[in-house]
Amino acid sequence: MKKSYQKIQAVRGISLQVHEGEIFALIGANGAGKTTTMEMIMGLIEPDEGTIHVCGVDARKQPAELKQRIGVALQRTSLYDKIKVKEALKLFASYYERTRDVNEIIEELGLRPHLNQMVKKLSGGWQQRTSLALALLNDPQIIFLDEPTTGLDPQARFELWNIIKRLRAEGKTILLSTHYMEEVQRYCDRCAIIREGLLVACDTPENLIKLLPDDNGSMDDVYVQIAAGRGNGE
Ligand SMILES: Nc1ncnc2c1ncn2[C@@H]1O[C@H](COP(=O)(O)OP(=O)(O)OP(=O)(O)O)[C@@H](O)[C@H]1O
Repeated sequence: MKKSYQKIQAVRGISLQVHEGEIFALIGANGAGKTTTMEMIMGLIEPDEGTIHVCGVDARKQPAELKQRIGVALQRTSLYDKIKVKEALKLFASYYERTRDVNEIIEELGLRPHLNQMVKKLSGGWQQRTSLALALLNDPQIIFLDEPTTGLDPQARFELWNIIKRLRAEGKTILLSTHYMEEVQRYCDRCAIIREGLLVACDTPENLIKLLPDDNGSMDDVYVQIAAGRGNGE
């Protein structure tokens, strides 16, 4: 797929396949094209070229059908600034034809003690859990998370990853973007490295690390060598 904004070629050519039931990460520098790629897959923006199929649905031709099947937790926004957790759940549930039992989601994410709190006043970790709860309302097959752990403390990150792993164990597919390479290495099944709008590598963290000349490499080294384009005299 391809997408340009006026003169900026945000996505110059990315072709990828995400498997059912995996945690798949999009990584790359700021401005590499991760969000644009996710937004095209989610049917939020129209690609200039290319075809996108999500869970058997053509994202370009059936955006309404797609919306019913995917869950989206975007970066913390001011969208629900003046709303309580329980109100946000009710509002978002009204967007869907069919929803899961909301109480079940509340229990799963431990949100019960926070239902009467304003979303804005919650800590970052609880705001992210609220976003995730909203993303789960329509019982989606695939869940999109844009930098889910950015700005969270280590405990909140750990807990959020436990929830994400649990979703995978339930058979959900997770597509996320992140700048935290240790999280990719520890938790993600595969990742796509995007550089300047192009897909430069796509594999398991383990296989990407094996490409490094150094035996004790990590995903941080992969990032520096491949995503940031350093280490090759560039
Ligand atoms: N709505 C828009 N209008 C104009 N240019 C845009 C728009 N959205 C993104 N861009 C540009 O497209 C390029 C890719 O942006 P994108 O947000 O997809 O990158 P990213 O990899 O998600 O970055 P980050 O890690 O900072 O979130 C950037 O040069 C950005 O400035």
